[in-house]
Amino acid sequence: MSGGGAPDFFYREAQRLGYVARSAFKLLQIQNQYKLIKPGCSVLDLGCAPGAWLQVACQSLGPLKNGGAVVGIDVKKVKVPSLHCDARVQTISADVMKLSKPQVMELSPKKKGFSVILSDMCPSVSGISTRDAALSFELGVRALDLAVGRAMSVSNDNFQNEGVSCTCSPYDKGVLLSRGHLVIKLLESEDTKELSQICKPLFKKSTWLRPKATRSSSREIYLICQDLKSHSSMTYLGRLEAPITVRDLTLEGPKQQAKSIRKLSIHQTE
Ligand SMILES: C[S@@+](CC[C@H](N)C(=O)[O-])C[C@H]1O[C@@H](n2cnc3c(N)ncnc32)[C@H](O)[C@@H]1O
Repeated sequence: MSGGGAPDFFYREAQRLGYVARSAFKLLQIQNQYKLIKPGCSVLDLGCAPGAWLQVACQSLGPLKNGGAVVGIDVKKVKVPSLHCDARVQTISADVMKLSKPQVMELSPKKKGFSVILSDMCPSVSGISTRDAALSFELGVRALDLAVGRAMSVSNDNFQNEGVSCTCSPYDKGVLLSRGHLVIKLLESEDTKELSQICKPLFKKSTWLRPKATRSSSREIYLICQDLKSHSSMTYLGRLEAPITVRDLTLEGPKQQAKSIRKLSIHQTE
């Protein structure tokens, strides 16, 4: 069992129920409230170590015969937990900041994309709150960029004049399927509102949640975005030809996109 802080109710419950971390209860609450993961759907879990969300995501898919898939990515090597996970779960060791969208797309069932993307990614906390929040924001923006691709430029005005300039390919498609859902963990700061402003026009609904299992000392908060609007229903496509400006965000160029997925190590349940 991983996790800092003193053992508490959620820690003990996680041990009792066979979850590898108390964070399982955060996704359980999200799933109870929003029912994002449906039987048979495809889930991408960004920052999946040590694997508690993999367990909850796999349970939420329902019986094995219903199908579905859970793909977890983490910079740390993650062994798929034996309890609550089955052959539908696989993990990949990689830095999400360095993966290209085509590489991630390759990992989805039939290479068509994912119906749910979860990002519980968190930087190693330094204790310097502004620094930690900025790094967490960067990971959150990366999750959004992977999910929706160029559509993110709809709200790029929020970022302009503050950072570096990146030009995206007009074919820069995200890996989240239309009507799909996205969950992003952030450490609260004045920037967190910006991210929800970007998400609002892209999804039918976006709300904030601070799960009961979040420790009182933590500033973490989750942005729950439901029902990605289809590209055709978005009214801003004309603007997508313009270069976008995103603070501190490295969007991959064609060279990185061409990198082979074979470089990744894939671990599957036996
Ligand atoms: C809070 S933990 C996730 C807990 C997980 N959801 C669970 O329930 O077991 C955050 C994870 O994000 C991962 N992470 C941080 N930055 C990352 C990056 N750039 N790429 C991939 N994983 C990253 C960390 O290695 C860490 O394991």
